[in-house]
Amino acid sequence: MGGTTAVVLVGYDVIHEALVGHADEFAARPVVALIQDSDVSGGVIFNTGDHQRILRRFSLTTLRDYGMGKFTMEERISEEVSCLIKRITDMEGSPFEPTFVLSSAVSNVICSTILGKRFEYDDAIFLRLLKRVNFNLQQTGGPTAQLYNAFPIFRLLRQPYKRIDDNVKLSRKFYDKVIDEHRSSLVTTDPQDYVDSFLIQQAKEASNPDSPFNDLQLNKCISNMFAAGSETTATTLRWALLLMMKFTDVQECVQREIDDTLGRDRPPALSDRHLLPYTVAVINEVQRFGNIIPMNLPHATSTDVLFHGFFLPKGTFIIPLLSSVLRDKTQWEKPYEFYPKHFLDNNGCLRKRDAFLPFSLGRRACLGESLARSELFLFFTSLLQRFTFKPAPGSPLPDLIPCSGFTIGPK
Ligand code: HEM
Repeated sequence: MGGTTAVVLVGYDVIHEALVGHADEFAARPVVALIQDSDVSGGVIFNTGDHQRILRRFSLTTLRDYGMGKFTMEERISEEVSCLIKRITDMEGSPFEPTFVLSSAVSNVICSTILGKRFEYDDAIFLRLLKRVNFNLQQTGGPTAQLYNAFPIFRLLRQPYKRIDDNVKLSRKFYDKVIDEHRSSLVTTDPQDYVDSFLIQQAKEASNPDSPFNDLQLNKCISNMFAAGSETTATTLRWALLLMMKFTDVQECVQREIDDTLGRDRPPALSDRHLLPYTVAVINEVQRFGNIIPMNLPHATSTDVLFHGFFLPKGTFIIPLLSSVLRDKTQWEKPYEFYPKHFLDNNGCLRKRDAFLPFSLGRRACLGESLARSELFLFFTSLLQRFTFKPAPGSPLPDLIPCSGFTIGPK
């Protein structure tokens, strides 16, 4: 990696101090940086400096304009929850593989905000997009990609990586078509979604050669939001269903709490969160235990830094291991077990835990945290209000060993 040093940050205290900018003392271990050599840089996620700041601010403000953190987003999620419930009801209790049903439902929430439309769950184009994201997230974090990143000589064996690149290109083509369609139907006084708002900003900055508001960045922003906004939340929901099948007593307690407070017919609302402390504790514990982004996203020092007595030159890769925080022995009573009581006090009230950082923290923390938390609550609670999840008859209970990948989900 061209002389670049990478530092792995481990443990709640160290990562907290590094990401919020306070240094004290820490243990760092130099490693080889594992960086995917793919055409994804740019947008909000794989970007740095002024352009990143501008695009992040724009994306956050625009998502809020279209309802993130507001009632309109809640309505949007609830509509999608109804579609998902109908879909599962129609299966009449027969076994099904939940990966792409859940991805489609979750993804529709971000698609309606970004692209102004939702897709049917069996729409072939939509499913192909989701499958590409899913494949790439698994492969880029898998053992072969890590070997490739650590030893770039393996670049000569193109085959395993070709499909990743092809997927990126095919998705990019689709987003280009979406951008063209938006451009031709745009009414500048009445933007309908994120893409419209981006195009309006692009027109305003047309005379600025340094503006990040161009078609390429828009394409990458759409791709970032689509991937970050679909796979993460859907994978967490898959963990939730698997854990409910495994820990039937927990599933029963959640259902009892919902029955006692909302009953079977009233759809859950975000304002019900305080009425359902056990259910919220279970969702938090699913996120902690599921640990879906164990290596976070790579960061880098933007200047020379003296951190806990270690000199980290500008440009040093920093890999803050969220895994080490979510399973820190000094922070959690049972770090390796699924134990919803981590989030409850002795009176059964919800307990805030500082080391609960599935969305990371600091200036580059997850941009969609409030959306993701709303989705997790509304999807999970609504599903358990209506259904009980069990292994398919005659099948062994799936185990809890995760598959490898950039985001890790149940096998
Ligand atoms: C359970 C669901 C989710 C989890 C666990 C999650 C977690 C994360 C994590 C760990 C990061 C990296 C933070 C860092 O670099 O320190 C991140 C970044 C990001 N997330 Fe999420 N995320 C979730 C859902 C979403 C959703 C629904 C969106 C939709 C808008 C989203 C958009 C983003 C974006 C755009 C970034 C990059 C932010 C930046 O680099 O400035 N995420 N997320």
